[in-house]
Amino acid sequence: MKNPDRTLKQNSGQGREQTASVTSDWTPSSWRDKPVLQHPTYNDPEALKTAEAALRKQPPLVFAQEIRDLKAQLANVAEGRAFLLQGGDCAESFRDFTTQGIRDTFKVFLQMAIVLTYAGKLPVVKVGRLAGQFAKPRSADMEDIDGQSLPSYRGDIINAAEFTAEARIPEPMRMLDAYHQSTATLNLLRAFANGGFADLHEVSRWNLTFLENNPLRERYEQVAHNIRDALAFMEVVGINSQNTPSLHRTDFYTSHEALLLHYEEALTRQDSLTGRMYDCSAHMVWIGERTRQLDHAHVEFFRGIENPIGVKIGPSITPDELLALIEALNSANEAGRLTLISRMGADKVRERLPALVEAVQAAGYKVVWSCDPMHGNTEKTGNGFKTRSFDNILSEIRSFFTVVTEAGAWPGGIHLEMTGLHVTECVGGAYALSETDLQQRYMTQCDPRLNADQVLELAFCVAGFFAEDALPV
Ligand SMILES: O=C[C@H](O)[C@H](O)COP(=O)(O)O
Ligand SMILES: C=C(OP(=O)(O)O)C(=O)O
Repeated sequence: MKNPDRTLKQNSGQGREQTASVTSDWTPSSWRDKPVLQHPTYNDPEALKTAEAALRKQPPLVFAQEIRDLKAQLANVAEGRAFLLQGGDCAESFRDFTTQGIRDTFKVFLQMAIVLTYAGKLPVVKVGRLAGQFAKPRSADMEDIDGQSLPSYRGDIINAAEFTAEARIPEPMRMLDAYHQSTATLNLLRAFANGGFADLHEVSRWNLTFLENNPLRERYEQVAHNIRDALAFMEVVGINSQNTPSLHRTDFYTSHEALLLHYEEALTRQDSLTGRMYDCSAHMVWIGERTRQLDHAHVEFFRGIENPIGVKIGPSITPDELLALIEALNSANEAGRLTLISRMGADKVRERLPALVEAVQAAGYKVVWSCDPMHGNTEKTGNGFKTRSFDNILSEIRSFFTVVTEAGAWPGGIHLEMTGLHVTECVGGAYALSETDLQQRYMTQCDPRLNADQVLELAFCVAGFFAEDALPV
């Protein structure tokens, strides 16, 4: 694992050409002719058209060249030369939108990236589930509480979480609110990434105040100390933040599940430089486990955009289905275009994943393999909370590393629901958060997130997996 090139089996690409896919029969709205799942039914079609028209007039949130830059970085991940760290809120919220929330999640990202870069000796590509992560697929269309049945909450871009009939009505103008909140979030993220906050000399200041009692604080400080030492040496030989921009700033990209296709279509724009179509709602977008049917609307929309894209794959997918999906979404076999995000569950990953990785390797497809250890490990506690256990999360990542490596591929990333805020939503971790602790600060809009302590601990554990002998055989 220390030298990824050494562990990768030859994956020739079977002579496939590295050109962008040809999508002559595709338009940003061709998804409308296909069956669509997990979409709201809006009561007022005129209000929907008005909201879509207003959205089409808004400036793009991101630019095509930034999207191409991320794709190039993900190509490095696909080829085993970098690691993808993707994470953030389960669902962003209109109500809990704060500077502190964005800042602390950004800080914890920087901390994790430092720990992983230091251990893995390879660049970490940072992609937030932020500035657009507002739509949620749900297991059930209706939610029942105390004998009352109402439509499920589907994310703030669609309806509201309060359990009232009015709140649960899908409201198209929410797309504009989500857009504006995304612009404000992105503006702050860009300022943090470029304005000096992410300068490597600040490595100790990224610590969050409540981490002060964390036993991992000392380990983090040790890494920070070593980095400061290296920087001091570099300063002596003339390398500093003034003459080396990469010490002073960082690349930070955004992503979300592109579930609500009305929103995504309205923000899809033609790049004036290349003439190609980009979904400018985020740098990267992904298709969820529940909406990846080959002949359905989401696959149709995704096949025509040029962004790097992800697809969640759960335990039910077969190798043949996966290969067909890859062919539909990345027929040109462009490295960096497609990230397969495995979310099997800790108890299934060793059984289900090997055949999938082997099939992809045998076919010569260039993909990023990433692990979402959250969505296959959700459980309900006796006291009614949706939670995930730190042990199961870690166990799924460990098994993922083993399985992917054994198949001769690169376990290239992790995808987490996490926050820099001090929440109590997942059980376990160094503080052994228990089921009864969950009620203290259970704040998520939908699914349980790792808090900053748990995320930092996870980063140290994953860093341990980079050491070859830490991998179980
Ligand atoms: O975050 C993902 C899904 O939206 C979520 O896991 C679905 O949760 P549900 O099973 O409560 O609908
Ligand atoms: C819904 C999600 O995941 P999945 O599609 O894997 O269930 C998610 O990541 O928010």
